[in-house]
Amino acid sequence: MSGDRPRIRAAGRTRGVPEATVARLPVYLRALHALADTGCDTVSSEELAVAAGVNSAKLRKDLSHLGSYGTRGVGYEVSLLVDQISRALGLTQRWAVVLVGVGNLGHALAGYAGFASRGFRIAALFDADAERVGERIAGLDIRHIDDLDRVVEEEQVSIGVISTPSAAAQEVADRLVEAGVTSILNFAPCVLQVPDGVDVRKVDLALELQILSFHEQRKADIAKGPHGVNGTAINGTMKGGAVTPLPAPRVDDAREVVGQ
Ligand SMILES: NC(=O)c1ccc[n+]([C@@H]2O[C@H](COP(=O)([O-])OP(=O)(O)OC[C@H]3O[C@@H](n4cnc5c(N)ncnc54)[C@H](O)[C@@H]3O)[C@@H](O)[C@H]2O)c1
Repeated sequence: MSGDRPRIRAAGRTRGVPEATVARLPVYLRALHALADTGCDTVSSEELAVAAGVNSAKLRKDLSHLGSYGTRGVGYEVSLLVDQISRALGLTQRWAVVLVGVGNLGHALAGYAGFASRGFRIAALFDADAERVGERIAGLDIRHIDDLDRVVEEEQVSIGVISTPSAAAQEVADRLVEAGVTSILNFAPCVLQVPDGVDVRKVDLALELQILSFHEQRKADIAKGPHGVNGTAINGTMKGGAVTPLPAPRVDDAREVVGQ
């Protein structure tokens, strides 16, 4: 089924919007919702950039991809920008999602109210363990994975969430794709192989912690001074007596929408 999907993507861009911009749009949307909640009608690019934690030039460039330029001296109309970003993200329709693997993490995800409030409906929960089948969570009965094909078709599901152990994740991904799912959110710490036309996003909390560990190490090194405790350069190269720091990876640059 996925092979029939029209190709809309060229190197790092989806419908003309760079993937990095796509990854920031939900952040702008969240910031805009928070501003709207405080009664704010218009916002400058600088204010929105601060609220979203990006620089304002990048924000203006991102929004220009949606045809949104704001008004000089006024900024952006909050409700209009919410509409534009929601449309760009496809959030004007409610997407049906299936979750596979209802163990510790799956239970927490199944009960998370934040999916519904952001436009996603959990259509069904699946597990391979017969003992879990029939258990009710957040108004849904856990079903056996063998029902996946039927439910995906009946409920027109296009997004699948995998919260199984790594060893089962590829097999589950294959079954999701076979059933017709074309986007996968993978919580298992492994790389999935999927055909063209299927998008995979990976969530890995341990990986995020490792990036923070990198920054912690750097802060500790800087606190020790340029020559370290032994008088040798640490975590960088010596240049005329000063340390040239190695560039730190940015968390938001490390995430890729396609190909994980
Ligand atoms: N992304 C993160 O930040 C994060 C955080 C915690 C855990 N995890 C990962 O999430 C996954 C789940 O962790 P957990 O602690 O909930 O594990 P768990 O063992 O409690 O639950 C896994 C569930 O998957 C089911 N399952 C196994 N094979 C299956 C298959 N082929 N089809 C359908 N269901 C199947 C099991 O029956 C079980 O109910 C693991 O891969 C873990 O590493 C990720």
